Amino acid sequence: MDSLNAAQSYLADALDRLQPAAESLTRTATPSRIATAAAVIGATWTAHKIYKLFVPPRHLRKYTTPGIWATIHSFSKNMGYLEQREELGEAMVQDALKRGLIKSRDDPPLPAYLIWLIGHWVVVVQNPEDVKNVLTNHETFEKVLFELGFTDKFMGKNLVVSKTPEWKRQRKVVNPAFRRGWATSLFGTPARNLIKKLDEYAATGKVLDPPDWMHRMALDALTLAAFGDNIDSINHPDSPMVSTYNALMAETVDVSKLLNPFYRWSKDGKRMLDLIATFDQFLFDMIDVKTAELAAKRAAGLQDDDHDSRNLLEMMIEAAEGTDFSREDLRANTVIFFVAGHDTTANALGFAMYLLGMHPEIQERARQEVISIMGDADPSTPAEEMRYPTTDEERNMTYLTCIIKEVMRLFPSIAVLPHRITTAPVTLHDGTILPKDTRVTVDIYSLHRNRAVWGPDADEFKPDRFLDSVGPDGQVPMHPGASNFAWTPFGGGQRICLGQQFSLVEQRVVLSMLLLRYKWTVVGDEKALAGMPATKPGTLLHAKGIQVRLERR
Ligand code: HEM
Repeated sequence: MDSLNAAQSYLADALDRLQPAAESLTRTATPSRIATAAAVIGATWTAHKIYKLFVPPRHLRKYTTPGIWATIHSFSKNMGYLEQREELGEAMVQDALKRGLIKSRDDPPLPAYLIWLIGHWVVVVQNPEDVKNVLTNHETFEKVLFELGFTDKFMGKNLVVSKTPEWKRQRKVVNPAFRRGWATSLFGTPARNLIKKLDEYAATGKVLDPPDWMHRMALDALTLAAFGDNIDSINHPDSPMVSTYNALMAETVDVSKLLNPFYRWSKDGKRMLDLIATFDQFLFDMIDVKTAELAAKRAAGLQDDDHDSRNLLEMMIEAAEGTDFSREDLRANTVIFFVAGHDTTANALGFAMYLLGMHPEIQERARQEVISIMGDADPSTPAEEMRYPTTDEERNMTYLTCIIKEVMRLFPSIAVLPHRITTAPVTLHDGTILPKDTRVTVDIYSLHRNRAVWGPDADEFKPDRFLDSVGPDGQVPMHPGASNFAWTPFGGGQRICLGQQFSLVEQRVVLSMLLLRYKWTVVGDEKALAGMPATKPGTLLHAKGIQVRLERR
């Protein structure tokens, strides 16, 4: 903060001194004076730009911030996500203490903070009132895309990043594909493949890293639901499509590389372009095959009677017919199914296994609920014949749903939402007026652990905290309004996650099958045993290094 203040007053001084000189030079113009005036004006303009780049606007200086250098430092190290948050969080506590914004580190969290991201100052809100405001006024808090590296080329103009008019156009086509139930077979089949692999761990006592296996399983479930084809990454983790996708994602989240201003022309940039081209080829091939299949089915008069089993891509192609939705629009939204549709759920499932492994009593209570609904599993059943729950059964797993809700409270897969920009002045809960064109985002992770909202046990895993809200039909309310926007892992308002139901069914199916088959405990590593697992870099919360030991029941 000291260096920030020094830079700020130095630049303000420079500007004050350059301004009169520029004015006097332009009054008595000769060619050489004009050149000098141009140079002075150029220098003033550059200084002003640098000033705006590095110094927060006056009206935002009341907020605590980790500062530019701490932020750049943490990004350049490509740290794990939670580790980075810890470092920046500590810098903010120090700043807030020094500036008297808080009296002690035990004070309730401030309503918002300020972060510098690649040349932009972003207000990050972390209290339910402002979160509700941001999420429910999506046209005032318009989406804005960070164009880093080739992320825009990889993602394209998809539903998640589009601004309102484009979003409305896209949502019309994508919506019908999601307005449906989800057959539990879409998740039960990949879960059986997963269990077949996990049986080997249980038989040998070898430790398991849950998130990695959950990623494979969720990718298979996603491809089955989205394209009607199980990519089988459980058995073929190195297939060309899976490795291309994984390499693309690793490159997309490596901010330390993306900070390089010459990235687009670097070897890494060229590699990224090659990966995008290869992946696009897979997607375009799939889109063309599905389009042809749909036409053939229609020609043969064949109708899919099981609506809940139809694949997303086919339904999207159908809804796009007769509209201006292009092949590229289909590609961009297929990419988002991949990114939004499997990493998120996989991370949630990875953390669920972790937290249940750390809390055997809660694990057992969940198991008893599953047994009471599905009946117990015969231990001699081969994995490929294991029964998965029916839709009615998974819907009635109330306690398991409370567990899922609590896991996503403590470890929301998307910890900080994609950024917004204000399209008109807005007033925050603390009375601060944000002018038009202010960047804003929501820190879901901090919101979910806010002690002022959740109480002193905010950091503890207590699924029972949601039991009071269960309806007479046994359903656990999962919309943000049920908690006054204190629980929003799926976002909220009109741009709420389209795949929420998909993900919840998947989580209940997979967890119930695991509970019937195994008991498990966390045996490492140290960070995980201490309650805060290490994480991978990137904005999605992906735990790493957790060691779980499974035992067949
Ligand atoms: C645990 C699982 C998931 C979590 C935590 C999650 C989280 C989110 C969040 C927070 C948003 C809102 C982003 C914003 O407001 O800027 C969102 C949007 C979206 N999600 Fe999910 N998601 C999950 C699973 C899925 C799945 C399985 C799919 C698809 C198969 C999906 C597809 C989408 C789409 C298409 C949007 C954009 C909605 C729009 O802007 O109209 N998500 N998700």
